[in-house]
Amino acid sequence: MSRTGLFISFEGIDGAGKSSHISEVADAFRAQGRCVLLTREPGGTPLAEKLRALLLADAMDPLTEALLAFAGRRDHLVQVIEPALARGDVVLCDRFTDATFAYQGAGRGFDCGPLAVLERMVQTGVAPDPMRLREPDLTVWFDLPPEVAAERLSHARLPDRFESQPLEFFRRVAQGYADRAAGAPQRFARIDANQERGVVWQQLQAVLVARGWGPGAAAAHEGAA
Ligand SMILES: Nc1ncnc2c1ncn2[C@@H]1O[C@H](COP(=O)(O)OP(=O)(O)O)[C@@H](O)[C@H]1O
Ligand SMILES: Cc1cn([C@H]2C[C@H](O)[C@@H](COP(=O)(O)OP(=O)(O)O)O2)c(=O)[nH]c1=O
Repeated sequence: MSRTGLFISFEGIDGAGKSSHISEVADAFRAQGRCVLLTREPGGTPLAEKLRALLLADAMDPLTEALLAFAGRRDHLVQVIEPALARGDVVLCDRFTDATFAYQGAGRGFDCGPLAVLERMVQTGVAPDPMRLREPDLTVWFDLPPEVAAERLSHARLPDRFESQPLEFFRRVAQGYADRAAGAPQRFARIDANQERGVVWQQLQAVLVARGWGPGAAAAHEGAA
């Protein structure tokens, strides 16, 4: 019997704790017998990883940032995400299009109108129904005050081009995520990331259970792909 693929993205400002928790979500699905694809944006294919390296290191204007992000996303969707969903896999993606609206839109101040046009161009024509906008079934949003994220990152790693932005940039990015969440309340699940790891994980588990993807949900995944 075939299974329905699931597409879950993880979002939040840098340092919010996404990377620390994605592997736990992967383990939870594997424990249900699901095949899990862990991937990320920018990146996820050889071509998109090259674009990621440019995006994180080279100075460029906000439109160029957005075009590189969407170019990589198209390749990622066509080469990796759609084939995995067609197989019935669970795709766990560290960031997706909400990051472009939050970082290039709210953070850099680029107009959201053209971003919405690019979103539609890039994310249609890939799913079995060519008119369908391919977007995550669920977006887990790690909501953390920018001051707390900055404090966490100060102990964590060397900052890239985005992570070295001032606090005010991350305040705008956080507001961008809040606006995206308000615009798609059924797709978004907000996690209070300003909690210790165990509590963050409990919240994540509760989100999966609420969607019918908690422990013991394997049978519920059976269905048409
Ligand atoms: N709940 C938490 N409490 C305290 N520190 C955390 C928590 N979650 C993650 N961290 C730490 O914060 C830093 C950033 O976490 P990370 O998962 O890399 O964030 P992101 O992937 O969202 O940028 C890492 O050093 C990580 O160990
Ligand atoms: C997907 C995406 C990411 N970004 C930025 C956000 C992050 O600062 C950066 C890389 O994301 P991320 O993979 O979360 O970096 P790290 O593993 O170092 O935490 O790219 C954009 O500006 N636009 C986008 O469309």
